[in-house]
Amino acid sequence: MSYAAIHPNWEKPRDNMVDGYSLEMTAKEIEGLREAAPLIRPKTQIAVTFLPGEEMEQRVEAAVLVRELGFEPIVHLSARRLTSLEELDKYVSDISSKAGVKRVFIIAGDPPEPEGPFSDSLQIIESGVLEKYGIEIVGVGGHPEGHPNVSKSDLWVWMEKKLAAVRAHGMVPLVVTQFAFDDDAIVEWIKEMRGRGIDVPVRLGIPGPAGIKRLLGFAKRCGVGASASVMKKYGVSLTNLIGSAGPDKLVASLEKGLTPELGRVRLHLYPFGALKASAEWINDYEAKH
Ligand SMILES: NC(=O)C1=CN([C@@H]2O[C@H](COP(=O)(O)OP(=O)(O)OC[C@H]3O[C@@H](n4cnc5c(N)ncnc54)[C@H](O)[C@@H]3O)[C@@H](O)[C@H]2O)C=CC1
Ligand SMILES: Nc1nc(=O)c2c([nH]1)NC[C@@H]1CN(c3ccc(C(=O)N[C@@H](CCC(=O)O)C(=O)O)cc3)CN21
Repeated sequence: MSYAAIHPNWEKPRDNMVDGYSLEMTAKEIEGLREAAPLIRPKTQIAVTFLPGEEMEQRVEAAVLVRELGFEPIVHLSARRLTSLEELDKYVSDISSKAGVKRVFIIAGDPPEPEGPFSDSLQIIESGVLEKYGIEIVGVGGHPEGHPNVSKSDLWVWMEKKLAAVRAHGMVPLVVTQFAFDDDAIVEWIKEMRGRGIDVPVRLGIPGPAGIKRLLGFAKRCGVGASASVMKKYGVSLTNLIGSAGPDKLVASLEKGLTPELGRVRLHLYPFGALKASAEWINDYEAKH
């Protein structure tokens, strides 16, 4: 398989942990992206979320801006938040024609009851809409810490089904993981994935630098583990929530743990609304390595 289809840098082993990184923005972060853009490497892949409170037009505009600024859009599709097949079709048509989108990331989404006909990511892959508008690369979610509603063994079965469906529809799959603070959980999960013979490239989700209260708030909201012991490894003491924290220790540990036999693994930063801080963190890291 061609890694270059996923990212030009991915044909070769990574130079350092931020080689070929990706970022994400909410559909409302138009100004934030403009401000951060000079700090972001050209052609960087930037994901556009599919969150409640965003309008479809805003999401399309965000993807157009990503393209106009010289980056590569990855558009999120949240199965449970899509209200109809027509809405899916129009959205993929719009992002393809207006922003030249070739990459999407499919996620079920948090609503306990679907808002339309789709309750899981597989149904989006199998809808036929993605290839109809020329989508080439499809990311699916990975869960290094498991998922509150799905058993670990079922999650692997779902992953295999989604990757097979992406291929069956003529597109190239990769896995993008939920953010996590726990280096050991991440490395163990990649080992298990490779042990199961799943060799697709992985983008590991890690938090960008952010205020500690904000990080803990997102962890709670997204069901991500942030126990005192895990946060201590990350570099945060739960007895002092003032200030901010970056992923320095986590990334240093991952660099050691993610040995070449674990295959292609790169980072995806979740900036949690602070794109500029994430871009600066990347540039600092790069300067030091
Ligand atoms: N970047 C993001 O926004 C991320 C979000 N998540 C969350 O992970 C969850 C699973 O997503 P996928 O791996 O795409 O699942 P999936 O589409 O592969 O579905 C796997 C199974 O989980 C069930 N399921 C999925 N979401 C559910 C929910 N909210 N409540 C009850 N059952 C649910 C599905 O019905 C299916 O049986 C979603 O709730 C999603 O929002 C996870 C990672 C990153
Ligand atoms: N289970 C789960 N659900 C999610 O919604 C979710 C995850 N996991 N994993 C990480 C991503 C990242 N997510 C987010 C959500 C909101 C902002 C955010 O910046 N919100 C603004 C206001 C809203 C906006 O700009 O659209 C904020 O200031 O909080 C960023 C990332 C949601 N995500």
